[in-house]
Amino acid sequence: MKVVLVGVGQAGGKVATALAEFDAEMGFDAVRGALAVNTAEADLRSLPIDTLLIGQSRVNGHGVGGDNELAASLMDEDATEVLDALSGRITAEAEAIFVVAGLGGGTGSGGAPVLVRELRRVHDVPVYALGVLPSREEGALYQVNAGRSLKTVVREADATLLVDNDAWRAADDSVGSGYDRINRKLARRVGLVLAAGEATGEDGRDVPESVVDTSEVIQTLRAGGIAAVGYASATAAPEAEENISAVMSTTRKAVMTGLSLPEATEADAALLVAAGEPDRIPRKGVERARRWLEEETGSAAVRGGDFPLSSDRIAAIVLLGGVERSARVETFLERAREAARETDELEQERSDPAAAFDNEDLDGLF
Ligand SMILES: Nc1nc2c(ncn2[C@@H]2O[C@H](COP(=O)(O)OP(=O)(O)OP(=O)(O)O)[C@@H](O)[C@H]2O)c(=O)[nH]1
Repeated sequence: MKVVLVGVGQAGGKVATALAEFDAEMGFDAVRGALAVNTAEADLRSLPIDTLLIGQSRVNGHGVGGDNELAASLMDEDATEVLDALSGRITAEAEAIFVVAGLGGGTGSGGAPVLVRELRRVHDVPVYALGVLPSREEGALYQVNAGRSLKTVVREADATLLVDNDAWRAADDSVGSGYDRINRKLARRVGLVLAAGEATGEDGRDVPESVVDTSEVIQTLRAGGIAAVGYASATAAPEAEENISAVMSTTRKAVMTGLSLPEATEADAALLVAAGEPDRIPRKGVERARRWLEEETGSAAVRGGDFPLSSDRIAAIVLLGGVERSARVETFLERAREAARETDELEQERSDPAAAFDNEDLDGLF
C-alpha cells in the first residue's frame, strides 16, 4: 500500500519518522511521503522528515501544553496550509493517508481528528488514523484527552489503528525511556502491514496468487472503527512442511500476546499475512492458522496472503478490523471516563460497550 504519513504532535512526528526509516531500511518503498506537523517548534527541530509549524500566530511556536481543544482550533485555522504542504506529496499513486498521533497529549490529540476530517474532504483515498493510547501509568489529563480524541477520530477516520503504549513496552522500560524501543517495534509491525501488497515478483515474474494484495488491507480496514495489529516471528526450517506448526504458533502469539491493543480479539474482519521465504511458507499451515483466526476473532471475513521476504525467519502479521466492541477498548474508555470524573468533566456513565461511541459519556472534541 503506497501511503503518505502525517505525524501530528511530538509522538506523531517521531512515530512517522520511525515508520519512514523502517520502510527505507527495508527498501519497501511503501512510504511515499512523510510530514511532521506541530505547534511546538522545538519538537520539530530534530526530525529528519519534512516539517510544518502551525498555530504560530497564537502560540508562537511554544506548543499547546496539553490543551487539545486549543490544538483542534489551531489545526482548524491552519488546515489549508497543511493541506497545501501535503498536496505535492499526495500524488495519484498514493493509496491511503495515515495521520499519526499520540492521543494523550495536546497537539496530536486535538489536531489529528481535525486534520483527518479535512483530508477526507479533499482526497478520495482512505484516510486512516494511527493513534497511540497513553500508558495506564500516565496522568488523568492524558487519559481524558485520549478518550475524547479517540471518540472523535474514530468518527472522522476511515479506520483508526490503535497502539496502546503499554502493549509493547518491555517490563523494565519506564514510559519515557521506552519510547524509542516502542517506536521501533511499532514501525516494524505497522510498517509490514503498509508494505504488504508492495511485494513484486522476482526478476519481473508475475506475483504468485498467494501474495497478499493492498486491497486486502483496505478491505480489512473497511469495517471502520478501531483496528489493531499483531506480530510474532520464529526461526523457519528450510522446508515448508516443517513450518506448519511455526505458522500456527506465531499466529496465536501475534494475537494472544503480540497485539497493539492487548486482548482486542473480537473483530469484524481480519487479515493474516505470512511473511518469509516463499519456499518455506506452508500452505497447509496458513490455512489452519486462518481457520483458528476465524474462531478466535468471531469474524467470518478472514483474509490471508503471503509477504515474500528474504529471511531465515517466518512471521505472522495479523490485522484486525472493527475491534471496538472488545473488552480492551471498553477498559480504556472506562479509564478515560474515570479520569474525566476525577477532573469533574463527567455527569453520567453507561455500560454498553458497543454504544460507547454514540453516547455522551465522554465528550467528543467537536
Ligand atoms: N509510542 C510513543 N508514544 C509517545 C512518544 N512521545 C510521546 N508519547 C505519548 O504521547 C502522549 C503525549 O503526546 P505528545 O505527542 O508528546 O504531545 P503533543 O501532541 O506534542 O502535545 P503538546 O506537547 O501538548 O503540544 C503521551 O501519552 C505519551 O505517552 C513516542 O515517541 N512514542
